Amino acid sequence: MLTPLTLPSPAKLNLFLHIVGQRPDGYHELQTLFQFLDYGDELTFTLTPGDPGIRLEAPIPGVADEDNLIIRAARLIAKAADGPLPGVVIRIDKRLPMGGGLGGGSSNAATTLLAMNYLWQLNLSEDTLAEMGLNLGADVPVFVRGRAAFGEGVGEQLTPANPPEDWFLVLKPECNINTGKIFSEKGLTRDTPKMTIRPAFEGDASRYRNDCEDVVRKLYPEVNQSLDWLSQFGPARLTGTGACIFGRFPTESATRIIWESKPSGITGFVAKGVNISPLHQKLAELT
Ligand SMILES: C[C@@](CO)(OP(=O)(O)O)[C@H](O)COP(=O)(O)OP(=O)(O)OC[C@H]1O[C@@H](n2ccc(N)nc2=O)[C@H](O)[C@@H]1O
Ligand SMILES: Nc1ncnc2c1ncn2[C@@H]1O[C@H](COP(=O)(O)OP(=O)(O)O)[C@@H](O)[C@H]1O
Repeated sequence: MLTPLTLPSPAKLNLFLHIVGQRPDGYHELQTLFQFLDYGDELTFTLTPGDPGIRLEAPIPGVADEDNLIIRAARLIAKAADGPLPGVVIRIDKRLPMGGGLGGGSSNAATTLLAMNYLWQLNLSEDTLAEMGLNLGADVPVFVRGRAAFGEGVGEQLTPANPPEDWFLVLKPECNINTGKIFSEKGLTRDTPKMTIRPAFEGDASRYRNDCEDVVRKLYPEVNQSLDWLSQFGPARLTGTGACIFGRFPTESATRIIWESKPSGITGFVAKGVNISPLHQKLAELT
């Protein structure tokens, strides 16, 4: 067995998320600002030269291995190889809540694409990997590229951005939200005017918001209550289609004081916003 490679698989936040239209195929056109957090899952890849399979050390409860974005990503990139490849065993240390709007599954897929490109020495370009990733999910390309970005289209048209690297308190209300359900809600705002100037950050809460928030607040009282609680300390917002919400603060100590006072029973974490993905920071140390 070869030396295992452990890589981060960070979370993303949608600092704002506007729905600016709908495509003929029903998919919603977005304008969003992505930033990474220095917090996430960790994946460990071990090549198994004697065994050609792609396997998980242990499944994620509730996700069949066939559907797991890690397995799907490894199989997809393996198709780009000319000849036989050594197998791989992948261990997942999951910290990100699933279906939380933090992009955990998409991030796992991107980490797998970059890890296997490196370990299998496939030398595929970032553009090729981002294109491959888009077949797995709309959020995969931003994780492949690893730079905070203004996203358009379904989030795959990316322009690098530089929002302030503040501290975030992220809370996970006790509910799971299905992205498809939110996008199919009748009451969803789908006609926010398209911005023509790309905003570098999302300071003004009256101009930038998450268009899913009203619908999610109505359907999920847990999210509504958590947003009301966090709003006492400053602007609080939903990420993606939820269920996670976040507040931003200038220092770690201020963030931790608010974290300590959170209502009992609610989970979450404190993390720093970063404009270069921790995955890319780690990969840069390897090469
Ligand atoms: C909303 C965002 C924002 O970053 O994040 P999450 O809340 O999932 O983290 C993403 O655009 C999530 O994109 P993606 O990860 O591809 O969504 P999926 O769960 O595959 O989408 C489930 C379903 O939602 C609908 N959908 C999704 C994305 C989109 N732009 N328009 C849509 O209408 C489609 O019906 C799709 O079949
Ligand atoms: N490796 C994975 N990690 C998390 N979720 C996965 C993974 N593979 C497939 N999924 C599926 O993707 C869904 C969305 O998960 P996730 O990306 O964590 O949330 P979100 O898109 O809300 O940010 C999960 O409910 C799960 O069924």
